[in-house]
Amino acid sequence: MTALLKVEGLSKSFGGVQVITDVSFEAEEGARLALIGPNGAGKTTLFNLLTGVFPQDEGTVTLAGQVIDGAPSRRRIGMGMARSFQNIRLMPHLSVVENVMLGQQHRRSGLGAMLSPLTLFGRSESWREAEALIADMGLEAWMGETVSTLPYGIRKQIELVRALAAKPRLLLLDEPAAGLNGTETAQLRDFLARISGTGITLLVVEHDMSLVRSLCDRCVVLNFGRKIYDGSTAQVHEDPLVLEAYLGARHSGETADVA
Ligand SMILES: Nc1ncnc2c1ncn2[C@@H]1O[C@H](COP(=O)(O)OP(=O)(O)OP(=O)(O)O)[C@@H](O)[C@H]1O
Repeated sequence: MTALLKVEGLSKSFGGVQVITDVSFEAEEGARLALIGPNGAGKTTLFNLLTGVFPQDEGTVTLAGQVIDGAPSRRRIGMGMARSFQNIRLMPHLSVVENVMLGQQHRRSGLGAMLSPLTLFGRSESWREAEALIADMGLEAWMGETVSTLPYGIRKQIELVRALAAKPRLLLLDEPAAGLNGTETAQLRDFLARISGTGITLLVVEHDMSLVRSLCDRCVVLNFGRKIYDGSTAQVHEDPLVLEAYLGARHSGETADVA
């Protein structure tokens, strides 16, 4: 197995405050890797560095053998990296198909023409491609609906389908279960497993440890911007440094519901 994502010695400070310090890890092609840690540990900042929202101070990120340092976010999407956000960022007044078509943006020119459902020769290629993807992911029942009318859990899945429309090799998920109830989280878990089954590598920031355990066999743990654990998700709750990070040094003999 080769590493699809290689993170080497990443560091970042904001106004003199060190937020990420010398973080390195790899994700193999097809992996389901979780990134966890207490509040403020630096998980979102690390995602922002990986996706080019802002530049790192030090270190290198390599995607599929290509160093992507300095590449703007939009170019990283073209290089195979897609991201979903904690808060749903769909266009509520557009249909499911139109939202998924927006995910093709970086591969197509002319947003207006792209969103037009018809050409002289029938349905546009963008439209047909979006419909096929929605059907492949088992969401055809919602195809023509306006996003604002859909249940929250379904909107979350549609957002992921929109990310898939970019044809990523690596999908970064920022707290995908946030705001979902137990049933919706179980459905999301199956949906993510389905995405993983297509060969896409998943990097997941998530506080819901039952979701992390059932989806990801490996996890990286951050605390105060440093990597303190990189290994089996099944054993993470036994690691003394992880226990200390979640419970404090005095309690490191106990077990914690990590994350
Ligand atoms: N743009 C910024 N400017 C200054 N400080 C920032 C900025 N972004 C993040 N930070 C700080 O970096 C630290 C890490 O924040 P970050 O949001 O990455 O943590 P997190 O692990 O994602 O937390 P949570 O689990 O609560 O979402 C925090 O102390 C935060 O205040």
